[in-house]
Amino acid sequence: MPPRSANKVKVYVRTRPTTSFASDMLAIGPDNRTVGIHRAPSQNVVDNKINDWTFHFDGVYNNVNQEEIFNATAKDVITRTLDGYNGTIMCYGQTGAGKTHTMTGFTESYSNRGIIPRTLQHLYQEINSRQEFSYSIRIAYLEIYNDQMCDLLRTLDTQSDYQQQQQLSIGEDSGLVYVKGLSYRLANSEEEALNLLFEGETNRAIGQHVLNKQSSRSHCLFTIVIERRSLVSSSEKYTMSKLNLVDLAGSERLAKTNSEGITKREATFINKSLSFLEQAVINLSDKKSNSHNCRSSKLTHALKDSIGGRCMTVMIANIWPELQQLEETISTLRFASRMMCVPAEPTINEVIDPIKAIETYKRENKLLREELALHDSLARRHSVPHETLSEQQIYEIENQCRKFIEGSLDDIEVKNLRQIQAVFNALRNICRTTEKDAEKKCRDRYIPADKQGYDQQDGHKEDDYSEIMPGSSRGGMGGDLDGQNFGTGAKDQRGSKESLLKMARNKKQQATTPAAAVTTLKPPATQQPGAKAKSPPPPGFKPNGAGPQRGATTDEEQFSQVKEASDVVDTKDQPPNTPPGRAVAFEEFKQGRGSNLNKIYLDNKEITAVKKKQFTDLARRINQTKGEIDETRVKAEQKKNERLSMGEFLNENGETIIDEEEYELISKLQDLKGIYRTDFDEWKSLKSEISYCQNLVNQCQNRLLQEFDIWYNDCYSNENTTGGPDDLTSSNKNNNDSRVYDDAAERFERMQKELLLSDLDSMPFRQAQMKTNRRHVFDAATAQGPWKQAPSTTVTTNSAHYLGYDEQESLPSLYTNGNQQKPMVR
Ligand SMILES: Nc1ncnc2c1ncn2[C@@H]1O[C@H](COP(=O)(O)OP(=O)(O)OP(=O)(O)O)[C@@H](O)[C@H]1O
Repeated sequence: MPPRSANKVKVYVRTRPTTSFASDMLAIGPDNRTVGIHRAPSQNVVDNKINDWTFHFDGVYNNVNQEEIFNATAKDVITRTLDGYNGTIMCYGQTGAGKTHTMTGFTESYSNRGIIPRTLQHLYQEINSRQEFSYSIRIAYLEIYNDQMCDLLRTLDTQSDYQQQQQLSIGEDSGLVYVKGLSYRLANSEEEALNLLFEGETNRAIGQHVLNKQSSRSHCLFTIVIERRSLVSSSEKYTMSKLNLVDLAGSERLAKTNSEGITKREATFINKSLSFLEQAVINLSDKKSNSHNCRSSKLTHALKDSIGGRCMTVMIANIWPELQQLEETISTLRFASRMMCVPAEPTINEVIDPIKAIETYKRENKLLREELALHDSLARRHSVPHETLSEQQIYEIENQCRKFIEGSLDDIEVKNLRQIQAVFNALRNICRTTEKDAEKKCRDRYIPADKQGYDQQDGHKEDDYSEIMPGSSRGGMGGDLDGQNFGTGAKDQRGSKESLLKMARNKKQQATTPAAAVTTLKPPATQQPGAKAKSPPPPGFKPNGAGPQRGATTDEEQFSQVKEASDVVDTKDQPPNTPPGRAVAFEEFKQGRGSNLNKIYLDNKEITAVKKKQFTDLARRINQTKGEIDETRVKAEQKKNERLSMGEFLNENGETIIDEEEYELISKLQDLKGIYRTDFDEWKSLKSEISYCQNLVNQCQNRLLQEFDIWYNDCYSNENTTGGPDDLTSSNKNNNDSRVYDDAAERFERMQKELLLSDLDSMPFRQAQMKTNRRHVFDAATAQGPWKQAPSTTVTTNSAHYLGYDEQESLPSLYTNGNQQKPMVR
């Protein structure tokens, strides 16, 4: 027999005692590990089938009693499950081969009891002998019939009870398989455990009766869950193992049994689940195979973690060694030898008890703190805090770092590791912000400006809003932010922004020597004729022939870049560092940083305009209706007077009789009044909507201007020496303003995080909430204006909050230009 690897599933064969042992066809080797089969070839036809087999197993047991088979196959597995290993013992074979006999035995006869009762006995005996551990045993008994699961430890009185059982489902948690809804009953003694076994057997019998099911038509899994905790160590670790004792349904062939109806259906399910099991076993034994899909049937899914792998697995192949059963025997032995190839490397299942773990960590933490305090006092460092830094402390550290960088502070005081970390974080943040700001300033400074912008700049160096918003003053309305009046060509300027930035950087570097500066601004001497036509130099461009030549290698592209850069800096002979005029800068702002705000502003403005148009049309219609009412009323009055002049006509009821024409006039008058009232109501609601919309437009406008101020001063605050628009003081103020905005947002995030850390359970919810909020805000700002719907909708309110608008503010009057038609109202 070939050497047998220890790390494989153990497979044993047990024969059912029989008086007609087919000894001429089936032979058991003298080592009790081999089964040889010889099948007589067919007499009448050419038979190419294999007729001789030799199967090797871990043991072959012929005519052995229950105790021997238990000791040989199961005892060791059971002992080891008490150490924390998972174990499975399963019986496989054709109907009548002795699976149930092996697994359960006779419940009436003690000496003929099977593996399960013996297991329970051995288990509790072992537990009683292990004084250093406490064990808790839970038992479940599951039956799988026609691929439906049934809990055999539930009280089953009726068929409907039985059918309700089918609600069980299989779940997996960290690779461990469990049956949801299955009852795992506590058993504190062998007796209690046996009671559960018998209860399950009884329920199985009832189930069979209720569904008219025959014995052996179902798979049964008797599961013992063992929890072991040490009584001598206070470790937070404990073991949790699972022992599965499986009695599989008979593996007979459909054709042979001539099954019909329910029996056929049962046999189909059995064969299906067993062939899935076989497939699973093949996959498990094939090292190259990655497909271990065990969900094809309830049986394979329930046994997913119980065959090989980390689980000690024993299979007992029950055979019926009679001539008539030869085919089934061959089939059983084939399956059994496949099972021999399934690798099994059992490992202990250790679990960490979270409550105990927390207690341990708390104790450890306390000890460490005490030790730290001792070190502090030895090093004469008293009252050193070791707690997490508060928001205020972090803020102060940031301030200190800023002052340190500016030079107004010589030392940053740090007492512990957390503070050192905070200092580094603060320095990193400052560094990043400064880098961003510098890059931005540089980029903005060298944006090419059109001539008009610079012309305007010459005359307007003050904080002049009429320059960027003609016809408008701060907080006023009617100005045009759409870029119609100035900033033409801003888009083109942005197109070449990157190359300009590069050029500007180069220029700044080269500007350290005057000659280098001149070289950069000079067009190439070998300029191609076509180049000029392609990119004509701007009106303000002045070639400087006095400087050194750039050389013949300068190509057309370089010239174009130099030209554009010179456009920026040389227009109107301004020095290179002159900031652009506010009008040009405002255009840039609207395209860049303020684009979202500008978009919202434009959207709101557009909606307001639409509503105003509706309002005007409605007012016109109302006035028309009013005119018609007056006209009809006059006619009706005339008619009435005519009628009265002829004397009153009354009917038998004393009612006045009027002619048809007068009647129509009165009806028309009533209709017109109805239309008038409806339109007037609509007009009133439209009026308040417009008022609300206009308020938002104004606020957007103000906000845009404010943001632009901050941005402009931020970018050009250091340019006061070269004619910057504002002095340093106001710039700093605005810088601080923007920092206040940033800090508020950061503070809010920090507060949220602190809140989350104080309640870990709520973390996913709150984080999702924050993310959702952020997404809404982002969507509102980028995808569309804040309220493209009616202002009374939720969207409006949220978006208004996002922009920081105060909805309680008094609304400005809509009719300032006098163009609105006011309806005549009586
Ligand atoms: N080793 C054995 N010693 C004595 N009797 C046995 C032995 N094996 C099987 N039998 C008897 O054979 C009969 C069939 O056995 P059992 O019911 O255990 O077969 P099974 O494989 O479980 O069949 P099924 O798949 O139908 O449940 C029973 O009466 C049982 O007592």
